[in-house]
Amino acid sequence: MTEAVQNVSHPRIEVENLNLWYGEKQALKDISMHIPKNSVTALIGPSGCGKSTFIRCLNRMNDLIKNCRIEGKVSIEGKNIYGSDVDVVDLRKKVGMVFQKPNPFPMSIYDNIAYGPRIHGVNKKDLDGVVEGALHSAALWNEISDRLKSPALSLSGGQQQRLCIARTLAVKPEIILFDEPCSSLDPISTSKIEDLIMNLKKDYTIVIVTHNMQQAARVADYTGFFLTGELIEFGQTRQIFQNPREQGTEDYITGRFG
Ligand SMILES: Nc1ncnc2c1ncn2[C@@H]1O[C@H](COP(=O)(O)OP(=O)(O)OP(=O)(O)O)[C@@H](O)[C@H]1O
Repeated sequence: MTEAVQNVSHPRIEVENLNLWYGEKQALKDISMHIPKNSVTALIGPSGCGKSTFIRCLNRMNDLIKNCRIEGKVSIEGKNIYGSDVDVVDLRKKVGMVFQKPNPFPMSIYDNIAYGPRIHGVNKKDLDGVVEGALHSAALWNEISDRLKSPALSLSGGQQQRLCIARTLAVKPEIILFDEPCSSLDPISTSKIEDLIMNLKKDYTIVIVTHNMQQAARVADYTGFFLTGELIEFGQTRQIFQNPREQGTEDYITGRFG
């Protein structure tokens, strides 16, 4: 699997020979991938192939799982995030994550966004601007600017997911990981999130796990295809969908399995 490394000239994230075990079970097998900056990279593959496990390696979310063992290297801007001197709180500030189900905190819209910046010491007088900026970037400001003190849980599912994106943006990450961000949303909300993701890539490096191949084809510049813990193929999205090199990729994208 060398083309994942060769295809990318300005990687933001470099994954080298990554292996991961849950207890005795190996869930990721010798993955190497260079993820380019200011682009969207989609990870696709059948259920259980290791997409979520892989994306969680990029901000050390798997550290929280008992019996999980990782070997190999993940570097961001040349620094191994598994090094003993890495502050995981700083890492997760730099590498934000948006989950499958919108998970706003049970507090106001404003406080959801202000939560992270407050923890990271943003001045009270600057908070209004940070909250407004994040809501603009997440394409939510126009819909909710008149009810910032309302409970976040009163928003629709699609609005809640954009709120979670705004919450992630408010702490000024460099990389955003999306783990199936649209799987609980209707087509209109999905389309808004996809537009947003494509718009955000000018400022951020984005990695998205998706079950939806049309979504990968629509939003991603690069796509990686996983199967049973292996990265079978990685390349420009157009090449993966129109001219896959591996039979396994072709079988999957033409719906022969998965
Ligand atoms: N916390 C865990 N403990 C033990 N095994 C796990 C854990 N999380 C995932 N696995 C196993 O690791 C493998 C990869 O799972 P993972 O969730 O990464 O796949 P996925 O491709 O994201 O699947 P899906 O598309 O269904 O979400 C699966 O066999 C799964 O059962």
